[in-house]
Amino acid sequence: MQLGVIGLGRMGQIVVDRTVNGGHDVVAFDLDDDAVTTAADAGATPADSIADFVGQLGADKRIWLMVPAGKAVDATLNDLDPHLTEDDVVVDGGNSKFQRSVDRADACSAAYLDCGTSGGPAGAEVGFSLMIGGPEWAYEALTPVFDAVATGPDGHDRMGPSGAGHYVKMVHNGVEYALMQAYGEGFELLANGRYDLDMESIARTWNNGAVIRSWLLELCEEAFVEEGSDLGDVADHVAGGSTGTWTVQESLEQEVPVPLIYQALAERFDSRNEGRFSRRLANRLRYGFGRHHVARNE
Ligand SMILES: NC(=O)C1=CN([C@@H]2O[C@H](COP(=O)(O)OP(=O)(O)OC[C@H]3O[C@@H](n4cnc5c(N)ncnc54)[C@H](O)[C@@H]3O)[C@@H](O)[C@H]2O)C=CC1
Ligand SMILES: O=C(CO)[C@H](O)[C@H](O)COP(=O)(O)O
Repeated sequence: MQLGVIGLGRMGQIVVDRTVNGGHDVVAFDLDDDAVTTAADAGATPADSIADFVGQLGADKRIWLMVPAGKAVDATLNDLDPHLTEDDVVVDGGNSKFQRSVDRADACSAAYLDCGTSGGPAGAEVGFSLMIGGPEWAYEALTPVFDAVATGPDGHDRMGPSGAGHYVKMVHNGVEYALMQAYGEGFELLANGRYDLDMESIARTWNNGAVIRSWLLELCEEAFVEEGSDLGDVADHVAGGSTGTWTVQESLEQEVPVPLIYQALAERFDSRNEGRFSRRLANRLRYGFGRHHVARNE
């Protein structure tokens, strides 16, 4: 079948590669000409504008968006919409907020699939895990492409109606934050505890048969191999956070406690703060009630 892909960055190029390798025809567009050239080198037909892109797609257009979540999705849909009919299908494979996907599905002239994509650029060779929401017929129409982009037929499924795909991916990311935090805390205690331990050796040993083995733990091992057991000059600063924030917001709305995910998110925010006001105030308050020594900045 034929697929149009818009957004040819870290993830979009993998969608292109795997779809081409699956024996399908791909038309590729990105605002960045170099990204289009890379896709063309991988076997896609390049497009130099949205008009050129839609012109190269046949009837019953199948389009995969892999642009950054937010404004880029709306801008692309705005440009595409005049060219779309109800027989066409648009997939948003990015990390869009699920409520926005429901709104976009309502507004879009084509059938709209919200597709949570997991696996990241490092998972390109095995394929992604795809969590899809939207009309059943559209999911079935795209199944040959999902088979190619995912690890295979078991690597994708329709989660439910519009929004359900990005909802499941949002929660997936919350779990990702908590798992990262759990590994981080365990290694921190091991690194600063009572024995002189080798983090790389522990990660390798755990990855071979331990209950807590996982891909994230393999990535811990890789990090210790590449950075050293003390993580060298890797900074104490964690970026990102939007999908984890949405997960916590949703848990509050649904009154479902997610303390581990919340704590992981809070630690991430904390990593961006130097000299936390709350800690400075606690330091000063101990003087207030107990005349304890106030530690002061040099
Ligand atoms: N990198 C990752 O590990 C994962 C990323 N995602 C999601 O996938 C989406 C894409 O992520 P990446 O590939 O990492 O981003 P990226 O920044 O590597 O690539 C984005 C591409 O979109 C292009 N672009 C931006 N606006 C455009 C527009 N209006 N029209 C056409 N092209 C446009 C950019 O030129 C760039 O080539 C995001 O929503 C991200 O959250 C999902 C799972 C994993
Ligand atoms: O979806 C992903 C992995 O599953 C992306 O890598 C995402 O960017 C991770 O979230 P954050 O940037 O908040 O760490």
